[in-house]
Amino acid sequence: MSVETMVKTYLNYIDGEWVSASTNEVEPSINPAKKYEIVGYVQKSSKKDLDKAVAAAKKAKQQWRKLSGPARGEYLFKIANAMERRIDEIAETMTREMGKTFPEAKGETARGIAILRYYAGEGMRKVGDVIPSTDSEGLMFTTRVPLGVVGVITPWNFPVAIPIWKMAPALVFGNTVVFKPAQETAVTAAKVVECMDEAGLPSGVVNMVTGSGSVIGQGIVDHPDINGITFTGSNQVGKQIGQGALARGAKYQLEMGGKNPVIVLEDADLDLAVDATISGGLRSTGQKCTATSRVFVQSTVYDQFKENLLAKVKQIKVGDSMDPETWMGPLASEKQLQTVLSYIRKGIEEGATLLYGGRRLEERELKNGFFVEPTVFENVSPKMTIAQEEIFGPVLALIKVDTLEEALILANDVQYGLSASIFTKDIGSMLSFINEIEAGLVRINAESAGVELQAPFGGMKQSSSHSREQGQAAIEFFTAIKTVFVKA
Ligand SMILES: NC(=O)C1=CN([C@@H]2O[C@H](COP(=O)(O)OP(=O)(O)OC[C@H]3O[C@@H](n4cnc5c(N)ncnc54)[C@H](O)[C@@H]3O)[C@@H](O)[C@H]2O)C=CC1
Ligand SMILES: O=C(O)CCC(=O)C(=O)O
Repeated sequence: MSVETMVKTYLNYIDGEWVSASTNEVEPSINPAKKYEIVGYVQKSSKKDLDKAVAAAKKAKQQWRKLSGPARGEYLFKIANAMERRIDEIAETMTREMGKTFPEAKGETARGIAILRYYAGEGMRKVGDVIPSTDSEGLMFTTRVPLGVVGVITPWNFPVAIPIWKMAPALVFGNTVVFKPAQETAVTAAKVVECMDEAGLPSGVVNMVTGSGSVIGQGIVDHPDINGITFTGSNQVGKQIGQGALARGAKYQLEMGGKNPVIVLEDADLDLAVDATISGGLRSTGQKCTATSRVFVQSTVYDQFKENLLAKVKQIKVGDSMDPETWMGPLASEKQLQTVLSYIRKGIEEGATLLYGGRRLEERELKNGFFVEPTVFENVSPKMTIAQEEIFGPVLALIKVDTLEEALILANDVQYGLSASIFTKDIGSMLSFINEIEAGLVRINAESAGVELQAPFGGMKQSSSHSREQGQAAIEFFTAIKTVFVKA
């Protein structure tokens, strides 16, 4: 595996050129497992750089939209091939930049490649319907047109998959892109954009500008030449983006937080439920919007479930994510570490029982990173902060329930509605869960995380702007429908 010895500076990508920010300022992107290790320097751009990127995207959109869907799809195939050639390098960069384990990072990069190929194929599929007109001599049909320039604002937790599941459909449906990745993972983002450059994407079709959310992100929201904004991240920022976009009439799509429940009934396969709770709750150090956070267990099997869960959680090996022995890496940043530790403190202060974990890990080399123990609470009451707010860390709250009805009421008693799982063998319980649970992703005998790229993805309530990403659902955001009536 390659080891980079020189710290490289990564540039903005505007109109097909790699360029420095007009500020001449860069900032280091660091390894959260070893905070003294700089993965790369990234540009700290200004509004001026954003304006250039938007102008390039605006210019490029005329030619790009004129290409056929299959021709645009061909570019996506080429980008996928370029990424496949560099899969180890991109995955290693992701691991070093945000701390998910190397196998997870490689899996995510492979998923990015598969998403590109899926949307490349979408370039050949139908974009409209023929609808019978009341005029027997008329032809009525729908077709779709691109929005124009799309602003893509992404978080650090899936630094390859999320940008690609936004950019690939944007491109294949004829839009051009201004991409603002999270600054924490801007080196990984730059490598994805390098693949686009290698694939020969025409100048200006994708532009990347790195910098702060308040300058570049907000700049995208306010820019009159950006026609659509797609965002994944926190609820607070998502709401601001939605309001800003609405105010100037731009289309927007928001994917935000989750507080995802798992329900374990007394007839469940407990081994399966335990493994899925651990995988769903603690992989990627709990930093997924689909991560399991609350675990409702029927009282008759509660003690057994708890014992089995704790036995396995205690075996989790925490460490540097490039170490093949490591199961759980660091949190992605010092800020994320402080947030998670403050939620753990709040859980204790509000009276939950800390069953396991809860500490920052600082032994030997771990002190140089942002490591926490996998953490399990019990006696968590529904109104406690750790039962209501998204933690985005490796923290599970166990809650004892007597019946499925009670579990459903409590599971729904949060502002979010992204993903939810149940473990049971009873078809009636499964159907009640499918009908009653307030979640966009409903999972039976499967962990709460585990999104498939060909299916719609998104949440109910405060988890999203009620739109769906991925699969064929993506066309709804990235295009506008024209209803056409023709009479000769
Ligand atoms: N739903 C999800 O997948 C994610 C949820 N989160 C949640 O958000 C919390 C905070 O994480 P952050 O990285 O600070 O998320 P964030 O929402 O601040 O950042 C997400 C993206 O939005 C940009 N941004 C920030 N302020 C902006 C603004 N005013 N206008 C436009 N864009 C802006 C950021 O630069 C980044 O690219 C986490 O603890 C977690 O709870 C974070 C990342 C992903
Ligand atoms: O679980 C997944 O694969 C996707 C999760 C996600 O979209 C997120 O955490 O932002």
